[in-house]
Amino acid sequence: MSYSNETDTELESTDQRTMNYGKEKVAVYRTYANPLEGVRTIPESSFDGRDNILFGLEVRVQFEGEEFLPSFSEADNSKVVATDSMKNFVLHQAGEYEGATAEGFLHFVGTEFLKTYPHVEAVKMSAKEYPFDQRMVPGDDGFEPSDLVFRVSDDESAFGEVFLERKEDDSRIKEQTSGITGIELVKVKGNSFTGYVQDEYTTLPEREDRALYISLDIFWTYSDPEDALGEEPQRYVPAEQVRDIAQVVFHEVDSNSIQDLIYQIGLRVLERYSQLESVSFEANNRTWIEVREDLEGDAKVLREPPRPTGYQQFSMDRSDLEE
Ligand SMILES: O=c1[nH]c(=O)c2[nH]c(=O)[nH]c2[nH]1
Repeated sequence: MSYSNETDTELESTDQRTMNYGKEKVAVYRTYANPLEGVRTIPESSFDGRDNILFGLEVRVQFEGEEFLPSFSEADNSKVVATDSMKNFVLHQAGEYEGATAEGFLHFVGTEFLKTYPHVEAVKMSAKEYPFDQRMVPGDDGFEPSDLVFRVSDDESAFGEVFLERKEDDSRIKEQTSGITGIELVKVKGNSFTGYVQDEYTTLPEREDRALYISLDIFWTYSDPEDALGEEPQRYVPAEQVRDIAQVVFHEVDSNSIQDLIYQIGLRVLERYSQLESVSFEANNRTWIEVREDLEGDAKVLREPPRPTGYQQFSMDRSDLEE
């Protein structure tokens, strides 16, 4: 009996063990990928598709599988796919992918990994997009976006993650997340912060109006993760549209806090896309500090905020729409 107990304990601890490895920061660029066409448009955004003339991703690959245990515990590399080979695999597949989205590409490469290496039990693929802007050049009807020259931008970037696990002879999506990270927005007035706890630790003055500067990452999941791949463009949620919802809601809503603002953005995202299951936020407060309040009208002079910084994390699902 004691033997079987020991085995149980051992199994339990093995189940909970963290064991994975992979390659990250794999930069891959693809020109003239297939365009993303046929997405649904929404009132908050002019985005209706992407040419994909230039497509750049920083990819992360993570392999999981019990057969990797000897590589850690016995220095036995016989099952180890070198992470350098993973990088080469990702780069090669960028030429094979025929779809038009980052999530679709990650799913494609993950599926190919599982097909190629039968001892890999699960693969998690994630990526952040390198943003490029088409530059405006003079054309026949005034300025138009160049189809040749792009600005390497430090704008917000789309994010995708697809976690695939092997199921019999096939694979299935265990988890999927999409997102947009690095949104930075300033609204010069129409933001208050009042009504918070006042006690012996409170030094912050209540503000009926402040210039609010936020940085924001937004993530979403679909009820059916297959919708994230973009094969049915009508059901795909483009990161550009979610970014635009965030800025339009910021423009429209007089918020009393960042908490209030992100909730309003979340409601709008869930309203616009019935195919989404959840939306979540990571916000940071970068609000500038007023140094002069004696100027005429709404004018202010402001300076950078000192450290430390405040943050908010919040997730919502469709039940929030009912309230
Ligand atoms: O929008 C805000 N939420 C807070 O929780 C907070 N706390 C703080 O000092 N400033 C702000 N602003």
